[in-house]
Amino acid sequence: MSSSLRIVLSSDHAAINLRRAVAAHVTSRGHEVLDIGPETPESTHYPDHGAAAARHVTSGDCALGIVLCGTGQGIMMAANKVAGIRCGVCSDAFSARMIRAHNDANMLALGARVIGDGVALDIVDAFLDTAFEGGRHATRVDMIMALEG
Ligand SMILES: O=C(CO)[C@H](O)[C@H](O)COP(=O)(O)O
Repeated sequence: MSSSLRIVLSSDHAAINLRRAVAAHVTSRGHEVLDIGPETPESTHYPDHGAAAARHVTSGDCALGIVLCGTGQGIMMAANKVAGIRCGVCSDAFSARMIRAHNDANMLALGARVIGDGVALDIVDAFLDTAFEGGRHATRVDMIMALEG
């Protein structure tokens, strides 16, 4: 994916600084960022933020989403509860390429207490620069989505 995309970002309190770094990076790459916060560091609840970002993707308002919390795990779980979302947590660029190429992930989750900013931005680049390969992988992605009932 190299054309300009509209990408929704959200986080909980644990990942506000990394979310801002990701927003600046994604914008610098020519994409449009919809950053839905939160803006202040008070303790908050990642399920709300993961679901809100996911709904911007499933509505078609945004092509992709990036969500962040302390580990990335909780906000990934919340995003994946929204029908139509395929969100993976990545702590390395290879996994970020693979969730796009093989799993057609439409959201990426990052853990601000797990990885540093430099690794996170490499992961974001891998996610944004990789296209779904289709073929045998499309069969399997269809099987995942069929599990939603
Ligand atoms: O990583 C997370 C969820 O997976 C959260 O960011 C984490 O649980 C928040 O913890 P605390 O309220 O202690 O800051």
